[in-house]
Amino acid sequence: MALYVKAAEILEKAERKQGALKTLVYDSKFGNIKQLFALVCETQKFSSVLKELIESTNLLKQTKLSMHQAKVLVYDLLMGQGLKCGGSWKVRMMKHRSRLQAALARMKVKHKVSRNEDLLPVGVQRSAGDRLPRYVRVNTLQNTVDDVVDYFKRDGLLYQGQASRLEDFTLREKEFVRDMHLPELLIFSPKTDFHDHFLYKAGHIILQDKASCLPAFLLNPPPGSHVIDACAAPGNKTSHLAAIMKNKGKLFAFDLDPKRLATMSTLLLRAGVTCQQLANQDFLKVEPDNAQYKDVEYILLDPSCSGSGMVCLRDNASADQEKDQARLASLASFQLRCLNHGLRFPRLKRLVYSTCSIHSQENEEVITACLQENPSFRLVPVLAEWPERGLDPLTQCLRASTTKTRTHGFFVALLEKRNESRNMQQGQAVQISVPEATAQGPNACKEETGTLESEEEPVSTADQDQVCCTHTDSAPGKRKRKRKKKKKKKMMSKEATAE
Ligand SMILES: C[S@@+](CC[C@H](N)C(=O)[O-])C[C@H]1O[C@@H](n2cnc3c(N)ncnc32)[C@H](O)[C@@H]1O
Repeated sequence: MALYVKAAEILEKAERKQGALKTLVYDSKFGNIKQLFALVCETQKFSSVLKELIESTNLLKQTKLSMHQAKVLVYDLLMGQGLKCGGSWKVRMMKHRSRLQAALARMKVKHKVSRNEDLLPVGVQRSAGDRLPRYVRVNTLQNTVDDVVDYFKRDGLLYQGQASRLEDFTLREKEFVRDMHLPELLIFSPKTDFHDHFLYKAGHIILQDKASCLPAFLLNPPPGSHVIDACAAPGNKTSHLAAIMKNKGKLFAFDLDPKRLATMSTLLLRAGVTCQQLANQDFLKVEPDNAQYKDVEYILLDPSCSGSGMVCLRDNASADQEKDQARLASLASFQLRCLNHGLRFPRLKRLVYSTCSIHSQENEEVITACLQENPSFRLVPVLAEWPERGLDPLTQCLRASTTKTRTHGFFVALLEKRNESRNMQQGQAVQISVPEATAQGPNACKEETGTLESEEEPVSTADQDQVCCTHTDSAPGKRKRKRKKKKKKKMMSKEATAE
């Protein structure tokens, strides 16, 4: 029964967006993590089908179970390997087994399908998550990539060299490759599971989706620097930052949730991280002017989000669209507050922002609003060869997805403080172009500023966008436009004379 109690608890927490399924499972400290994870993921995947079955048989009223408890039990009873519990729950469920089986059969007839899988909403069928490669980040604080590759080879796995294109990620069982973007990342076939592997238990490898490795990789703080990980638990990105910093410097990591922070502390210990300073603290209340943070130049901000990019959670969209929109708006407002707060640290050079959400409200819209409020920061164009970009015009940002990058859905933006000389040049150029651009939309703005700026240094589209919205009526801009008009008039009259 413990398995079902835990699974139901986790599904409820995931629905309340208290964490990603995987994290919640690992935080649960349940004895058989693998069994729990499989049950939770499959139940989640069939969530809408199970709900329909439970409602059509009036199961909750008759068994006094909660919806989540009923879902995990019905899943195992009808679609899994049979109930793995005894006691009162088994008795209650067995009483309703034939009615549930009949309801499932009726459902299949109605949809004209024969397999359970075919009842799933389009897009969830044979979950994309099941087909995603397994990513393994080598923890360079404990080992080298070459030694880990050798270890796996001795274990009987087949090394195929470095991948050069996405198709190389299609691997047969036992095959593995090295990633073409992230040098410490190894890629295995979807069925591989290293949770019980010695290298994982010893902290030499971290099981981390490729997209989730991007933020620390792009922030790239040098050894010796002072860095903040603002919303850090359970700490995968923190340990990645520490590895990049070679454990040299200071890594301040904050999280609001004491339980997640405790798990993080254990994981960091296992990963050999020593440069961290953990605090169970609201990042929004961390004082940027505090002397402790006077040398902070890098911030990684990976705040709570809807988790809509996590393949496991995809079929979790509620029927109440209004409620979903309100939740997204509230998350976006929190994310923007965190971003604005991060940019207040006096010596900040770079901040990387990421979410595992596919919603533009939590991604491009948050970044756009932030740049409007913080004109001294700009977006840095990153990884030119990355196949999926932020939505137009924020193409400097990266997106990730099951189809284009073979990862969970993800978003990353890198912000950088403009330096004073750049500021001047960009400020001048930008002001000329703004009014026309505002009238014609962001693309017009892009073209106009692009021409002007190309003489100096390429300007990011976000810079242009931000300027469109913030400096529409600047006086110098008006003066320059007048001068331009005058010049044009003069030229026209010259041409007229020549004719
Ligand atoms: C997406 S998770 C972070 C995952 C983490 N960066 C990693 O890679 O392992 C978001 C985290 O933000 C924490 N959080 C939410 N609000 C916060 C706040 N105001 N200050 C600090 N942490 C917060 C949550 O407890 C949660 O652990």
